[in-house]
Amino acid sequence: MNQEDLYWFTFILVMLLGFFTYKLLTRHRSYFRLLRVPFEKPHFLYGNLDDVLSGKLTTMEKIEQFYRKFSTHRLFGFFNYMTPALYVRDPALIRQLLQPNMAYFESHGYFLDEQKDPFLGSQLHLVKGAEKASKVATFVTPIYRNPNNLSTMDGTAQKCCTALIDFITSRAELELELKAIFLKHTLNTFAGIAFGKELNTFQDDTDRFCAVASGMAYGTNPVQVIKTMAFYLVPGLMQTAGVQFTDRQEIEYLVSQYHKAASAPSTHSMARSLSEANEKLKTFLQLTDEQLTAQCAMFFTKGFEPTLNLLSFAAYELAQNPDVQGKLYDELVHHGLTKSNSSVPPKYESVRSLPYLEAIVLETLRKWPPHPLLVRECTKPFSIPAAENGDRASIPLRVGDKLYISVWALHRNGDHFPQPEQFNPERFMDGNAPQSNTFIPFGIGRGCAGQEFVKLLVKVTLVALVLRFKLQPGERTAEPLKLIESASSLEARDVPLVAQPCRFPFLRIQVPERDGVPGTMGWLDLVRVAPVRPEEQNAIEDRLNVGDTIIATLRENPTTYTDNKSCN
Ligand code: HEM
Repeated sequence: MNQEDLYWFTFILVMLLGFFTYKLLTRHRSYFRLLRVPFEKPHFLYGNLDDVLSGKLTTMEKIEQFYRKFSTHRLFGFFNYMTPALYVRDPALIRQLLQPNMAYFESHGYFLDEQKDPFLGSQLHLVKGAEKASKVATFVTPIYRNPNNLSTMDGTAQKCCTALIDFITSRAELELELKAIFLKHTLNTFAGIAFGKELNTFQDDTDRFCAVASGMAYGTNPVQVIKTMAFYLVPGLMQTAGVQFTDRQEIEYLVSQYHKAASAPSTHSMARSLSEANEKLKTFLQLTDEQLTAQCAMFFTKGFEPTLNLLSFAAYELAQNPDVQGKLYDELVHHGLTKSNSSVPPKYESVRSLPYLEAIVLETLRKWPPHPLLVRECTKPFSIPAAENGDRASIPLRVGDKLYISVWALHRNGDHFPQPEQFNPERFMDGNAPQSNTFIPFGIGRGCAGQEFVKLLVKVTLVALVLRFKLQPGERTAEPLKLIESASSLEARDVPLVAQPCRFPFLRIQVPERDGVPGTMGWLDLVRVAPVRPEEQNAIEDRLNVGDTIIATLRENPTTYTDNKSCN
């Protein structure tokens, strides 16, 4: 071959390679056109992610923009690079697809399954096959949601809250990284609730359980990271070689923890409840000890991150909204929770039905849904009828096709939630309920198995905090909150806050009428006066005189204001 031939050969080879690469990249380009779903023409490299790659928007915000752009359609198409994603935007269609037709979409489309990991793969959210999934769900979900089981976990929640309060008290007045603190608190509580394990990671985090549980929650163990890559790249080879995702020794360790908890007569735990319920089943329906252990480990693999994030978001909003914090305190006063010894955190029973507290948790879940995206994989061929998809023709879905629902976009839609940026628990008060299927923080269909436990932990923790501290933004607190971008979870980058210790965190005060200026009601937090309307703050502070009466709603006896920076 002479030089000229070599030149042409190389030229043709490069052209062919370029052509086939282009064809490969754009092979899904007609996907939505063929389905007759509205979409925006994608760039052949980055699809519809232009604003995301240029840093203008996060992926969630970009999808939210598409939810608005296609506001007259029930579905739309989005190109994540060149991978097509079919988004369902109409709440009625979401319900239609995920409730009556759930059997066609029973997979959450997770990467892990029983073949890659028989241990984790037997967990409720990962188990494949409608029959198997329904068997596990029928067994596990009622146990997880049973109010009696929740009450028996009170002792654990109280102990863990005491450890949390003690830790914060020892560091009070400093700006604290609350997310990191909540991480330890969630680990302590879930270890106790799931495995009956008494941990206080504020004092000692060297217990083997901490490393195993954190590895499960975050998958950051380097061996797991390598295995994940290998499973993506060469799944067949990994299966032939019999490689499992979770380390065998870790499984055996967790099973031993399960046995301990299940046979401990005096400690209540999920392990014990599962074991007792399993013994009552007919033999052929019973789960193995390894499968039962996996259901307990679910607290870490499925529930840890969203719970930690929900706690962090709630604390952030309380700090940013002193009026909300004050109202919560008033509710605790009203229900007599401030009378008891505040060094003992409340029992779940006493806080579970407080309407304003419930509204705060729901509003946090609305504004910051820890699971911002629902994914459902089609497991049997299904056709979305024309009448339901609102377009001209039905949309045929094949096995493996995925449906996406942006919980974030639904919760931030001004038509469903006016002024969606505002943190306003009143949306959920006095019988105000969101339009159906527009508020889905725990999913739709079977929904989240752990939602009652999450509420237990979050409510008890928030009350324990507000009874002892005034949460305030610190110098490093970001406004607006900085988020970590991830497809599957919504996470604050950090949540630095000041937990101001206060014997009287919120005193309702009454400034008397003076010189023709009408009296005002407000809250005094010992550091500054936070009245009902922020613009009145200085006015009230200036007008407080020694001897003015503070109507201390948490104490029966009125307290006297002695100077303008402290009270007795
Ligand atoms: C704030 C905390 C939590 C949030 C926001 C949350 C949210 C969700 C959502 C949105 C789903 C549905 C996913 C889908 O349909 O694709 C789900 C499912 C599930 N969650 Fe949670 N979750 C939380 C905590 C927990 C905890 C603590 C557990 C502990 C066991 C848990 C266990 C599960 C399970 C097992 C499923 C699958 C249910 C099924 O397929 O039947 N979650 N969760």
